[in-house]
Amino acid sequence: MSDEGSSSLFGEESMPEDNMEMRQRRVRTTQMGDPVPRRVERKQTKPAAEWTKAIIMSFAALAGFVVFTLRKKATYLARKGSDFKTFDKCNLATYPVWKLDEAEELNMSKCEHMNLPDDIEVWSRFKSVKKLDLNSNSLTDLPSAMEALAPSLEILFLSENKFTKVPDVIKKMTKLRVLSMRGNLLTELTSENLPVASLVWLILTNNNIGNISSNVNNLTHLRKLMLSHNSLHEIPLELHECKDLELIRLADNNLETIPREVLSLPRLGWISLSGNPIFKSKTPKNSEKIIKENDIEINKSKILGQGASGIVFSGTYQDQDVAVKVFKEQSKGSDGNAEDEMSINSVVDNPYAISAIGVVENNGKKKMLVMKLLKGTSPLGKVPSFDTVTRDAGPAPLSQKIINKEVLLTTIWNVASALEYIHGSIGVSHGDIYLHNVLIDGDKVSRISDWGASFAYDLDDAEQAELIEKIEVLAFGRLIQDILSWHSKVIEGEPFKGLLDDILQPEITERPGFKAIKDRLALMPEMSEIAG
Ligand SMILES: Nc1ncnc2c1ncn2[C@@H]1O[C@H](COP(=O)(O)OP(=O)(O)OP(=O)(O)O)[C@@H](O)[C@H]1O
Repeated sequence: MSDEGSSSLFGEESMPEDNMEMRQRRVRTTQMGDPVPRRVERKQTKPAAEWTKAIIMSFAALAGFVVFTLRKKATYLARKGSDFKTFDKCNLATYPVWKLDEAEELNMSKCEHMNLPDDIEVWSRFKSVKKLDLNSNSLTDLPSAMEALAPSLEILFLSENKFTKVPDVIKKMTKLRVLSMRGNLLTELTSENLPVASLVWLILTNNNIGNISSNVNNLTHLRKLMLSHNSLHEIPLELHECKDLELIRLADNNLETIPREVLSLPRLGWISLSGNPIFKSKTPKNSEKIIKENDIEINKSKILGQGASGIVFSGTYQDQDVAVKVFKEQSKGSDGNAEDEMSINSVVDNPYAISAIGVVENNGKKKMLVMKLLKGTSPLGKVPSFDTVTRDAGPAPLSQKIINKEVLLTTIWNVASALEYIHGSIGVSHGDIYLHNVLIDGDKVSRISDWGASFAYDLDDAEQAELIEKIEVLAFGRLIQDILSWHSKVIEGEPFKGLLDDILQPEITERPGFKAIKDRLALMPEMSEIAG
């Protein structure tokens, strides 16, 4: 140890005294002859009290270190033992530090006192967060320090807040694939603050959006765009430059027209347009049979299924078993309106489509849909996930035991038949053709269900009608692709190859319509018994 080191151990105040002593000794050496070695002299002159002080301070420092370490360990064990029960999900400072760099999902929704720090150091502790849920928090902006999440963040939920624009920091999130800002106060869709190179799924349902900027064409990777329940008067032509678009929801806006170029998008397979002036005159009115609430008995303990728009219960009406879909209060579903779903379902009359018996009104508001009950029913697919985006996530587990080649061929035939009927006879698009919306009953009959995205269109406008039908033709092609890939051990794909190539081609008018599709299916040897 150096001299400076040993001096500092004794405190600042000992320095001048020591120096003076040393100066005096130097004088003595030159004036009185033999010098006395400096170190030896210092040792001899150090008072015992100073040594005692040094030892006590060393012990005190050591004891402090031990106490500090033990307290840290105790806090760690206490938090670990409490299994995260004590941390406040709305306050990042309380998150268990030993877990931060492993956390892939953060749920900070519905916080009473939300505090998002503008501190890059805090946010950079979350190295692996892929999904962040900030729904229902009255937020108006996001701190720029959240940029620290950019290396990992893929899914961001900002729904049911008070944003009037997309926060600036979002454009820095270069891995963001899914952004949900449903139920905010946005007035424009602009790509300005969006990560255009990564975004595939954009949810802007139920805002005040009256304008889509022409810069929307920067969203070249976008596959799914949800814009229902806004105030749009027109769709800019530039949207047709978003060539990856596969699904667009535009229900409940103020659209008088829709550009032909947008309807011709090469990958577009799902669209909803109900509740717009464009097809208002075509939407069936008072088509529903009104059922009195007292005449229907709902078995609330028997849930047949549930989805985004409501819960389907088992019930009884005029001595017959029925299924009753009870819509969520103020349901502003991403697909469309409950009213349109009920009126369209009421005019559908086909053996391979679920048809309505009537609707139940309460205070002049239609709130329940009564359907024929399909006994022992199960959907054939699982709804899309954040990974599959526009495609069903896979076969539904329940359906596996009833799957065989005949069931799959019959399903393809039944869906084609129902689609030929709705497009050819009543001018209706289903808008949501997926295997998760095909129900198979105990007698192995498949039918299309869930008319939540459906809309009636104008069959007299032949050019437009063709495009609308052929958008759904593409969805039907995707459905066949899913059947063939999920069940490749049960059914061969080869016989469908030529038909599928025609259905999936990007030039929309070149695709066959449903009548031609059915004719070609009927000619396939596999289908001979089913089509006969
Ligand atoms: N007529 C019926 N008979 C028996 N079960 C039914 C009937 N209609 C619907 N179900 C069951 O209820 C589930 C949900 O129905 P539906 O798809 O109409 O609801 P949703 O809220 O529109 O769903 P999504 O989230 O897909 O839009 C179905 O998958 C099915 O299991």
